[in-house]
Amino acid sequence: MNARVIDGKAFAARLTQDIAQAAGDLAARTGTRPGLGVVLVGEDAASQVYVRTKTRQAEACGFHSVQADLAADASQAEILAQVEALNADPAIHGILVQLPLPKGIDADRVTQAVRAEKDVDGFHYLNIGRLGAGKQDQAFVPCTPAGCMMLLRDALGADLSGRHAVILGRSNIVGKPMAQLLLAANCTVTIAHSRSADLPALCRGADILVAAVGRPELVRRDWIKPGAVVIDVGINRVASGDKSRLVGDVAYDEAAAQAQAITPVPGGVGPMTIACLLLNTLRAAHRHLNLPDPAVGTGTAFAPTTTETKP
Ligand SMILES: Nc1nc2c(c(=O)[nH]1)N[C@@H](CN(C=O)c1ccc(C(=O)N[C@@H](CCC(=O)O)C(=O)O)cc1)CN2
Ligand SMILES: [Mg+2]
Repeated sequence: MNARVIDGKAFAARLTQDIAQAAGDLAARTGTRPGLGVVLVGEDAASQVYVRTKTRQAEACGFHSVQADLAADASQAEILAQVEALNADPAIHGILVQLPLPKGIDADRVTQAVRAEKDVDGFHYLNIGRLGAGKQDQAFVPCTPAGCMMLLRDALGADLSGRHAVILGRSNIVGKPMAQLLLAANCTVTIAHSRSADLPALCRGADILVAAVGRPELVRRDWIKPGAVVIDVGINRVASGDKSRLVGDVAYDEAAAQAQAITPVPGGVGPMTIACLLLNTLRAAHRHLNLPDPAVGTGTAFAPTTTETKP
C-alpha cells in the first residue's frame, strides 16, 4: 500500500482563509474584531517561533492581537498579573500562555488563571469538564486534538463510528482530549502509554492510530494495521549529520507502506494546531457577543457526526 499523504498545511491554509472571511464579516456586522492575547515567558527558540506564527496569522486574519513577552526569570506573580490584565481587557476574547513555562513556575496555576470564556487553548478545568461531559459545543477544545479530528474526517469521511482508535500518549494537551473527541465520534477508544504492555500489539488493533508521545520514530511498520489512518502528533528534532531534522513519533516511510493515509512531519498536525487556535478565538468573540458560533470549520470536510449519548 502507498498511503495518501494528509496535507495538514494545505488544510490549515484553507481553514485560515475561511476564518479570515468570517472575521471580516463579524467586524462589518458588529464593529468587533476577534482579539487574541499571547503570553510568552522566556526564550525557548521553538516557543518563540510558534508564538510569532500565531500572532502573525491572527493579524493576517484581521484579528486584533497583543503579545506579552516576559523574561525567563519572571515570577509567578508577574505572569499571573499579565494574565489578569488580558482577562480584564474587553478587546481580548482569547488568551493563551505558551507552554512549556520555565522551571519553578506552576503551569497549572497559570493556565487555570485564564478565564474559561477566554481559554482558547481549552486547558481550563471548566472546558476540560465540558468536553468530558459530551458538551464540546459549549467548550473550547484543545487545538491539536481539534485539528487531528478535522484531518481524520478529511481522510475517512464525517462518520467515524465503530472504528477502533488507539492513542499513544495520555497528556492533558493531546492524549486525553483526543480520547474524548474520538469517543464523542462513537469510536472505540484505547489509550496506550509508557506503562502499557505490548504497545506494538495494541497499535496493530487500530483503524485510527494517533501517536503523541514525543519519542522519535517509535512506531514502526509492524505496529500498523494495513489500511489504518495514522495521525502523527510528534515533533522531534533529531541530529542528522552536522544538521538537525524534524521527525514525528512514527517512522514515516515504514508506516506509509502500510497505512491508508498518514500525516507528515512537518506539514501535518502542526499547522492545524495554529488554525484551530484562530478558530477558537473567532468562536470566543462570537460567544462574547452572544452570537451563535460561526459556520466555519463545519463544512463537509470539517463536519462532526452527531454524538451518541447512550452508554
Ligand atoms: N499554550 C500552548 N502551548 C503549546 C501548544 C499549544 O497548543 N498551546 N502546542 C505545542 C506547540 N505549538 C503551539 O503552541 C505548535 C507546535 C508545532 C507547530 C507546527 O506548525 N509545527 C511545524 C514544524 C515547525 C518546525 O519547523 O519546528 C509542523 O509540524 O509542520 C505549531 C504549533 C506546545 N506548546
Ligand atoms: Mg506536523
